[in-house]
Amino acid sequence: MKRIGIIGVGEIGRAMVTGLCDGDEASPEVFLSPRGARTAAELSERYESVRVCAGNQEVVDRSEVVIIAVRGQDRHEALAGLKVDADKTVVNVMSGVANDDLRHVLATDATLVRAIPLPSIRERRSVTVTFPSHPVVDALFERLGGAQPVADEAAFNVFSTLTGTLTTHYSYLAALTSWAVGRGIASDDADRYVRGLFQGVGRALSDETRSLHQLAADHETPNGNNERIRTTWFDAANSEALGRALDGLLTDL
Ligand SMILES: NC(=O)C1=CN([C@@H]2O[C@H](COP(=O)(O)OP(=O)(O)OC[C@H]3O[C@@H](n4cnc5c(N)ncnc54)[C@H](OP(=O)(O)O)[C@@H]3O)[C@@H](O)[C@H]2O)C=CC1
Repeated sequence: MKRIGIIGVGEIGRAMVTGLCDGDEASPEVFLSPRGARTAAELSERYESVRVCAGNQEVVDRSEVVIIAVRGQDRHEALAGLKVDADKTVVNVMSGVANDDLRHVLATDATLVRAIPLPSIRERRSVTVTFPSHPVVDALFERLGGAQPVADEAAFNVFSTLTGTLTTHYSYLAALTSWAVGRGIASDDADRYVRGLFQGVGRALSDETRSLHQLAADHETPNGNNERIRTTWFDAANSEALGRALDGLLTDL
């Protein structure tokens, strides 16, 4: 495992460090930027192989693979003026920031790889989309739950758009709970029941022998309650509205 640097130690930086360093296997050496000081200090106390650097240049200098995990709008302040030698590999996890843009900011010939890590990499449970495919970066994400390299940046943006649907899913579950509460059910009971229902869905999803359409069909009785809600609520108009929202996000990425 290479020496790994992380510039931007927030939510996703913390998830990466946890995923890399928790567990019994040997951890890589990890070098953190000083900003996000509390999180960086906490991680360096928890893991022997993690150190906080004096500045972002030191992170680059000590690492073979450098992960850029600041918010997109902070990239100029965090990165402009850094010297990144051509033999480094830079992993760009900033949503909506293309590799051409990052190359311009960093003014480097180093290899740049985009990636979409999700918070569940902390438990090594989510697949990370990467572009372009790179053996070292793909191996890094394999360790964190899996790597899914894609052929071009257009495909990368399609996957990036899909990740934008996560909080809608949680809000949908919250809306179901609120509906039940509005019909006189105690909030705790509604919450517990909805969570249980959809944890079952999560478990069913791990059965990859059945397509998503097949899973839907298998859970539906002809003319039954599920079919009724699917066809009266998730109708053609609703489905088209979802497609338009996804297209709109894809266009703006
Ligand atoms: N959260 C997610 O699920 C995902 C996030 N991403 C991408 O990852 C990136 C980070 O997201 P997230 O972790 O949620 O954001 P956070 O706001 O949690 O973390 C960003 C971190 O960057 C630090 N930072 C700001 N300026 C600098 C600087 N000049 N030098 C070094 N560090 C700096 C901040 O420090 P301070 O607290 O001191 O301001 C903060 O700790 C974003 O670009 C986002 O698009 C990608 C996939 C998923």
